[in-house]
Amino acid sequence: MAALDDVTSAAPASATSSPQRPARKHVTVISAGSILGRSEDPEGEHVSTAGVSVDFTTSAGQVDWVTSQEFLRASFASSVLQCFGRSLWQADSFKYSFKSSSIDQYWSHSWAERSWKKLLLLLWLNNGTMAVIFSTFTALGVIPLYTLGFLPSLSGLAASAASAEVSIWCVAAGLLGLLLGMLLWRPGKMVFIDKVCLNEVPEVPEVPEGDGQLKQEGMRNIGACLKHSKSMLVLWDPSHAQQLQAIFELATFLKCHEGEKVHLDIRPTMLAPFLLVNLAGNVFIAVAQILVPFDHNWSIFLVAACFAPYFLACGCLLRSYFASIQGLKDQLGFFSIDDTVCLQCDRKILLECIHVWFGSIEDFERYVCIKVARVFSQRLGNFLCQYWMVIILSAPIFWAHLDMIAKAVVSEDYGTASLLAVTAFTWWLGILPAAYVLFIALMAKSQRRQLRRTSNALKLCWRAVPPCALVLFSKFSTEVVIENNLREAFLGICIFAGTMIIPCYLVWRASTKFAWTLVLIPGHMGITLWMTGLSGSGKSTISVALERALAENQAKSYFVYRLDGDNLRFGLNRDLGFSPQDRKENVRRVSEVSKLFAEAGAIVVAGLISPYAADRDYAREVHKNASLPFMEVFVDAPLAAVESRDPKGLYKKAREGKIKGFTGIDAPYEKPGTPGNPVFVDDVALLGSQMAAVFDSSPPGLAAGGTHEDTAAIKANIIQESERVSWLYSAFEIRWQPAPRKFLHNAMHEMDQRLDMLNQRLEEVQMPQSEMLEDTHVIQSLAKVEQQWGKELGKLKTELHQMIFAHNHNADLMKHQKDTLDKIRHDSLSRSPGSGATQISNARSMLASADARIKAIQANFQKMDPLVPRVTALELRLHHWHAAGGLSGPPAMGAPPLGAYGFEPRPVPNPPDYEATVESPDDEENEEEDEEEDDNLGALRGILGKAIDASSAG
Ligand SMILES: Nc1ncnc2c1ncn2[C@@H]1O[C@H](COP(=O)(O)OS(=O)(=O)O)[C@@H](OP(=O)(O)O)[C@H]1O
Ligand SMILES: Nc1ncnc2c1ncn2[C@@H]1O[C@H](COP(=O)(O)OP(=O)(O)O)[C@@H](O)[C@H]1O
Repeated sequence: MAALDDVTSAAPASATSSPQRPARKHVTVISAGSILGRSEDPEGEHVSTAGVSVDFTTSAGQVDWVTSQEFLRASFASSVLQCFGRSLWQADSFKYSFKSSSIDQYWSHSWAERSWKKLLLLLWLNNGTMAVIFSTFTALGVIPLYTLGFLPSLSGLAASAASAEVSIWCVAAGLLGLLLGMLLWRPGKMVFIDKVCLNEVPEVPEVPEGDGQLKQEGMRNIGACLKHSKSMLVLWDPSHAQQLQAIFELATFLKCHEGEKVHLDIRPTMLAPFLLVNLAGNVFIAVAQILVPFDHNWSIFLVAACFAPYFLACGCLLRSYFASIQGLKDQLGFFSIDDTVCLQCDRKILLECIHVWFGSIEDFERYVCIKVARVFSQRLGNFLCQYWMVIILSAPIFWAHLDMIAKAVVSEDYGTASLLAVTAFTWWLGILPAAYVLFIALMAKSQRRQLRRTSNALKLCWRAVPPCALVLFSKFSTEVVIENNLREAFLGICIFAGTMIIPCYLVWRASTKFAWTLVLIPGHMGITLWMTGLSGSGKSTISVALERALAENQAKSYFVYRLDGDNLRFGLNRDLGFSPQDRKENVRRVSEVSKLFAEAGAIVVAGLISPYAADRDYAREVHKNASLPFMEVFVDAPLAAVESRDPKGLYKKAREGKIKGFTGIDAPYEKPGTPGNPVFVDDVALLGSQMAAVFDSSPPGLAAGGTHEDTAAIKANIIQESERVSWLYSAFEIRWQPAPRKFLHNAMHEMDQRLDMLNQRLEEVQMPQSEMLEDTHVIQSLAKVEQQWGKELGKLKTELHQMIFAHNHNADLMKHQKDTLDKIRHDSLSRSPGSGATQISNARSMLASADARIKAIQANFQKMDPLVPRVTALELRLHHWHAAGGLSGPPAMGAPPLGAYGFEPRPVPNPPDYEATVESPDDEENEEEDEEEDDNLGALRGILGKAIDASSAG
């Protein structure tokens, strides 16, 4: 329980937000057993207390943290929603739930939000589509009743006698149908909602009732219910991120379904009033459309006057919604559990659950900052732009058209009726959705510009102009076509509908895209970028450029802090010299300062010579212990280059012996070599690529300093390092180098073909041999072979040699990956089952798939093996011919003997640049080697010749 005490002391029960957040203790991962105050058996699967044994494993053998199956509960959505959602109001709503290990949807909500909003939204989301279909068919069904005279006509406000009789039966029937559909439709899915499934206590014999223990036990099992849920619906409101239970539910759902395809729906509760206002507004417009025909000069002003409050109401709702999304950015980007509140939930139990599912509070917070924030940004950015929702909203306009069609049919004006049918669909499916989405996008934009309150109303009206213009334009053009062409214009109206659909589609596309750009950007995590390199290598220059690029030229500006070793020696480290001990202390202090800044969320760019690998490892360790990412970037400028720059004249002085112990001259610099242990963090690769982009965009600092000869290397280093750092966290996704693999595959194929060709040609050459030709012919043939294919074979060997290099290098990479996998496997096995069963089981399945991939790639590599003996055989044959035929000169095979490259993976000192080798095999080098061999043989011949001469003379 000691670990638990740590938790509670780290996260006080009072949920007040503290301006100065106390430094947290590191809480070790605790097992579910210790959380529940129980003793675990050695297997870790059965937990017992007071003689109670509870099985934590499912039939599939997975641990799912359910203390009793009784706590896995669900209710039918219809039972929750029936009778105006009475289960949500009643005290004894628990009776509507039942034991179920399968939950279709988990309904998560915040207790701070008003119940009517949540209920209305639930009704809308679950019954809305069916209700609209039902109501539209009801409205359609009314047309024959009206046209056959079963329903009376009403008097319109029109002056002309022809249009005096009108019908609003379709609108009325549609409305009634909508209401009945919403209230009476019974969705059959099984859902979990805490009010019904959790707030009361089930009868579990193992757990004694009293002091709310059962209720607490139910809370403990929330995670299991989330794990057993196939999808989730979040009823979001601005207080959501501050509600510990709500944010825990969402984070846990994401966590325990990582890598699975599950459905997550996040809907703001503000949708409920928005839908009500829109529905009411559209019904009003529909009725106005029927009663006040558009042919009156004054009617347009009347309609506009009626529109205004409706627009204002919608605009205000939308703007407050978008403002709350902006708030979410701060809430989640810098999420802290201390800032959350617990309404109707037990904070202590939720903290226990967080430890079970996330390992520690810090891990949970990080998960919320990164993963949950991203999910919100994806889902909430364009929530209203869904087509089906707008279709439901604008259904009353369609019903109004049905009424007008009914009226036209009664007047036996079938031409107008058919024209109206076309326009009804054009309006319903094209124009109105486009106008809606345009309006929403404009409201989002107005929020981003943060209008001042005084000008709000005016600007809102101004923003309403484009969608209104779109609507009015289509209305006018419809009327013009109807008025002027009537029956003959059927084709015309079809063309009109078609031409309206295209701009509507374009407006829709543009607006939804526009709304998408509203996505919130979560605050970034801290990270330290440790620049190491000789004095004058460019650490400061690159750091300044990075700082500027990250802080100024990004869509979101990062919080960057630069620590320069040289400058720090004037203050923090002024008492230090350049002895190894002092340099160690220098690095230690700067590491600690970097860690503090990174903890506060900064991207720290520290530039220190830090010549000793052990000191840099220490800096890495400091960050690793604080779960902070650390990237070591080697600013790799050679000594000759920095000495020629010598901006401070220090190298000169050092050479003259005026400065002692100068790095690179008479003090060592240990180049960075093997990478350290990866740190779990997300988005570092992205940051790395952004930083690497700095080198492409010639930032001011670098441009002024000219082109750094090692810029490309530094850039590659940053990318490589960031990939390495982010490697583990990115769900164990293993990045294989694609280029060498592709190269190997293609090269093997090509070489296979060329070997076939060579063999074929050799067979041709052998033909005369078998016919026992004279020696001279054989010698001539062999000379031809030598001339034509010796070089070819040499080239082939060179390529195979390069392939073997690539193969060995890839094998090294694989070995590295495999070692890391083994380490992870070892770590995961050594962790207790309470430390996050899901992570471990996920990790294990990923390890298994990674193993399978390694094996597959190894098998692929093995295909290269037969090529080597074939080339060697050819080589031998040529060699024998040489020996037999006494050809002049050695065969032109530039590459070293193939036997030199074993097929066992082994370290290659300087792996070749694969891209370069594919594109341009190093012919020059081969030729040089050829020449060298020629020279050697020439010398040998010379010696032999002299020996023969001497012997003949003797
Ligand atoms: N003996 C000796 N060796 C190396 N460097 C020397 C020395 N004496 C002074 N300087 C200047 O000090 C700057 C290096 O400080 P650092 O804190 O980065 O060095 S270290 O990490 O402690 O090795 C370094 O600045 P930069 O050129 O910016 O790296 C030098 O200008
Ligand atoms: N990319 C570059 N190309 C050419 N010269 C550079 C580059 N980066 C730095 N320099 C030059 O090298 C010198 C030392 O750079 P500086 O950033 O002060 O190195 P350090 O901080 O490692 O001592 C400066 O004169 C600078 O103009």
